[in-house]
Amino acid sequence: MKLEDLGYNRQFETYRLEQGLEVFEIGRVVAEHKERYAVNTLKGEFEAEITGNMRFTARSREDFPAVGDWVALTAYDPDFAIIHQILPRFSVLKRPAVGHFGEIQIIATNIDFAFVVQAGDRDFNINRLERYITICHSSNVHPVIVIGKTDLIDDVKLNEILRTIKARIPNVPVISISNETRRGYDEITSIIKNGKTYCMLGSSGVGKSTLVNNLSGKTLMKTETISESTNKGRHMTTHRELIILGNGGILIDNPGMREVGMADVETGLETTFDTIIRLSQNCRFKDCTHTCEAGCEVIRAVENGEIDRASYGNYLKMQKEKAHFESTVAERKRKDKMIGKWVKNYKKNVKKNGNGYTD
Ligand SMILES: Nc1nc2c(ncn2[C@@H]2O[C@H](COP(=O)(O)OP(=O)(O)OP(=O)(O)O)[C@@H](O)[C@H]2O)c(=O)[nH]1
Ligand SMILES: [Zn+2]
Repeated sequence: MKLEDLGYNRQFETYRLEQGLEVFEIGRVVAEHKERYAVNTLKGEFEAEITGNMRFTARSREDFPAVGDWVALTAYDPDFAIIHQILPRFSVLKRPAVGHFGEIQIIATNIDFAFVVQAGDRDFNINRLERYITICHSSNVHPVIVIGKTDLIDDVKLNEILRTIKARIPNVPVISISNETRRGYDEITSIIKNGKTYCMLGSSGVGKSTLVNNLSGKTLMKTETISESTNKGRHMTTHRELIILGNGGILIDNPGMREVGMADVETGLETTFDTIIRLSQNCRFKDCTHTCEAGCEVIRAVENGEIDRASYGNYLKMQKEKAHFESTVAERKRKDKMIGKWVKNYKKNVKKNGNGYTD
């Protein structure tokens, strides 16, 4: 294996030489879990932490490594290393951190292309598509639109979709595919190149996993657990989030990816549905959901045709998505906290009784 197979390129190498980083190992972060990183290097995979100095001087989340990063590190044990520096990223996929106002969460870095997948059936939504494309452009990731499940629609419907896209998003390549008939697979594979990094964006159920599995042609690393090292009390169990596709492309797939679409739901909704937002300020109730309330200005506007009924429906749907997303995040946080408590109790009991049980 060469570092280039993991996505290393001339820019990174130039930087490494300019900065005199020759004494370090170079590797790519393939997974992250609570400030522990799995890093792939020419010498194999290391579990790594950042230097105290890096942590001390970090001003924001962006100063910590993320999946996709190239880092300079020093190996200590056969499987443990310290990260000294993050090489400059050429692209960063991020979203506002939920519950931490003004903070951002990095989902992945150094991605060349994003396949933005929408199914041609019910899922197709030009506003949402536009939102994903905007995210790609602002992250410096090249988008490729993929219209999936074309086996479920006829050519008339497909052509209508393609026309809609051409009118609204004219400069992004579009590929129509089906995971059933494998239509469009040639086109997809011709875009995937050795040493380039890809990700899949799109709603749940549009066929992203099926596509990735078919492209890789084998069981993916995603489902594999990174070996746990328990020496010196270190312990890391996580899933690799960076996988090598059948034809040498690199795919980053992590839970954060699934949340990218929700990234700027608030601002997205505000720009797309500014009329609704503006009118809603005059609703009788402050917490009006604009679905059934008396004195709702939005419902009034839908009824008198001031607001398009379909766009109103889309607005409600996205609000629901957003509420669902927020409740999932809250639930996850609650669970993390609970597990944290258990671990703490367990440790306390170990100290007291020599075992983890409460007496
Ligand atoms: N008819 C048809 N069904 C498909 C196609 N691709 C995927 N499916 C089905 O759609 C469902 C969802 O597919 P997934 O690949 O799991 O979708 P996903 O986008 O990865 O969904 P998440 O994992 O939730 O993000 C599965 O039941 C697939 O069998 C397709 O091209 N045509
Ligand atoms: Zn209202």
